[in-house]
Amino acid sequence: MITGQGIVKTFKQRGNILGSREVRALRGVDFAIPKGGAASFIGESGCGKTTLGRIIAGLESYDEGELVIGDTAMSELKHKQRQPHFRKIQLIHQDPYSALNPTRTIHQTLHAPLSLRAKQTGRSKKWIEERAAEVLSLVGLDAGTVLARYPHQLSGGMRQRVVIARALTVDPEMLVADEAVSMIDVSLRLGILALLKDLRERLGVSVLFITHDVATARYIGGDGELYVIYRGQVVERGPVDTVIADPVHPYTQSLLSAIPVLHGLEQPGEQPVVPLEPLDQLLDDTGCLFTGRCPFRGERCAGERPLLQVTEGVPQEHACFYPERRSVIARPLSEV
Ligand SMILES: Nc1ncnc2c1ncn2[C@@H]1O[C@H](COP(=O)(O)OP(=O)(O)OP(=O)(O)O)[C@@H](O)[C@H]1O
Repeated sequence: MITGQGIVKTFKQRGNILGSREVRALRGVDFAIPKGGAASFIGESGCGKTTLGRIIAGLESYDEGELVIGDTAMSELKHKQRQPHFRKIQLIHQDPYSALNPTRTIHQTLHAPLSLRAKQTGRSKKWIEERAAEVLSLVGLDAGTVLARYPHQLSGGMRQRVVIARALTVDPEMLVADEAVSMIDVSLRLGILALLKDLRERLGVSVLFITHDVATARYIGGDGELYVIYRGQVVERGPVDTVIADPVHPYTQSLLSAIPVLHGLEQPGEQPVVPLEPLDQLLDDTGCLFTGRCPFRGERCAGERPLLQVTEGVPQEHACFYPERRSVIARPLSEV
């Protein structure tokens, strides 16, 4: 089990002559990903989901809160002591080409982590070769065909499979897939998603799926939880199908109905459809973070920040003073 409690992260961005500015990437995020389970973080670009994934994988620090891996709170450990814990969590990011060293063959790419592991566990050279073939077979690649090749000699889909195979060399407990198919040819995407699903089932590895596409989140982690993130805050959280079938937060409804407009929602009165403008983290920080874009805002929204909570009659957690089920008509992919 990996849990986060109240994770806060602020970046200082170099600004203009007026000085630097602070970007609140995460504003106190809680999450729990069970062993062998799945969770998906969704939200539009800039909402903080990649930052959260990098924190979970140990690649980014956080300012406040606690990250607990298994039974161990990371704040109690020194930097070096955290490494074995973070090794259990492997990040698969969107660009497999930049993740692989172009001057190394696939054999060399897999050999490096495997020989380290062999050294630590007193295993033989033969084991390294066998294990390399084994991890490649787990991701659907034939060792005889790919080991001698360089990354540029493989398709995008094959490269992403090699990245996943390399992650498997350390026997991870969790894979963090950050938009893992977005840079891969459309025809090869389903194969990678099916592979991640298969690894969950065969190896019991848990998968954290970071995406802006709810359909892929549902495909891999349909039995897990969906976290909808808006400007660094989780605004809705619950079982994937519950949130998709009956979203109660207007932001989730807009995400599901089709980015970038609230499409398919019945608008009250003459209120115009609200386009989702690019996120600006410097927008007014008082009250509900979605107020400025919300067609359903009420009296309390501008002055008070709703926290994630459960209210009567709503099965999922939400951060809205006026949660209401609204039927969302998702646009077919062909129209997006
Ligand atoms: N290293 C950094 N330095 C400064 N600001 C950063 C850094 N990393 C992220 N940010 C800012 O933090 C906010 C959250 O970014 P993050 O990449 O986590 O969002 P995201 O939802 O994953 O977006 P995307 O889907 O585009 O990757 C953004 O405003 C981003 O500009």
